[in-house]
Amino acid sequence: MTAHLDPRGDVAVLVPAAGAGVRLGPGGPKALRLLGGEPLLVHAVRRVAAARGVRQIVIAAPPADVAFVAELLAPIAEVTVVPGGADRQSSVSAALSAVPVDVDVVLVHDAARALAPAALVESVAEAVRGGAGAVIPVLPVVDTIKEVDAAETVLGTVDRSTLRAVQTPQGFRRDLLIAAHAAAIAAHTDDAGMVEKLGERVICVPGSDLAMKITRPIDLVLAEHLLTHEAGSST
Ligand SMILES: Nc1ccn([C@@H]2O[C@H](COP(=O)(O)OP(=O)(O)OP(=O)(O)O)[C@@H](O)[C@H]2O)c(=O)n1
Ligand SMILES: C[C@](O)(CO)[C@H](O)COP(=O)(O)O
Repeated sequence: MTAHLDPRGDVAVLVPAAGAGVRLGPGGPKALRLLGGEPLLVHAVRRVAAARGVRQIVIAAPPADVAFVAELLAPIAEVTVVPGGADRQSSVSAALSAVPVDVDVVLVHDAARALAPAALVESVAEAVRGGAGAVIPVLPVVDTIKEVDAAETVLGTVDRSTLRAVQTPQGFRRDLLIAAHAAAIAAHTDDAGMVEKLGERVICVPGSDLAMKITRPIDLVLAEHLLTHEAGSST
């Protein structure tokens, strides 16, 4: 059944989904690879659409698959589909252009984090509404982290107590995200990184194990397992 978005909601969610999935291996664009019989993108959009306050969802799709993605998602939720770019940053920029001026809160959420729960979307949006200009969900780093040189010789051990692993959805005041993308010169691996360059504050909220990024083949195996047990988990 098609989910109805909230016409009075204040949130637009941009879903960059145009990546090739090189690290996952052959099999087509990653967002269209199957998890539990459905494309990753379908899982991601279904969860985003279930979150309170979401008025608009914009997908940055592989350019050759724009019509296919629109058809694929029509039964899931009302979405806008735009062609993505050569890297994540340009895909997010393309999706951002489709957001109307009266939307206050913009979230950016990887299709590759297909199982991120609606509750996480809501908590990030709520933190932006609460006055934070930029909000990222994070988890503690659980491995010991070493710095190495070009020859893979260890230079030292990093203090992990001040490190966080960063997830999506990342949330922003719309004007701040537009300014950050307009000012970005270098390539950034996430949107908060561009906001940091502006000297603006970025705050952290608790992330979710379910928001893991499906990057390598093992992640798909783990995600299949999480999907099976999802009903019993809310983290
Ligand atoms: N040109 C690109 C590259 C990435 N993405 C999206 O950004 C998210 C995070 O990127 P990542 O997990 O690195 O996906 P890929 O780029 O597909 O992976 P890889 O680097 O292994 O090719 C994904 O949802 C991906 O579809 C995008 O919209 N446009
Ligand atoms: C945005 C992101 O998911 C936050 O962890 C991550 O930076 C994307 O990185 P990738 O190298 O494009 O997978």
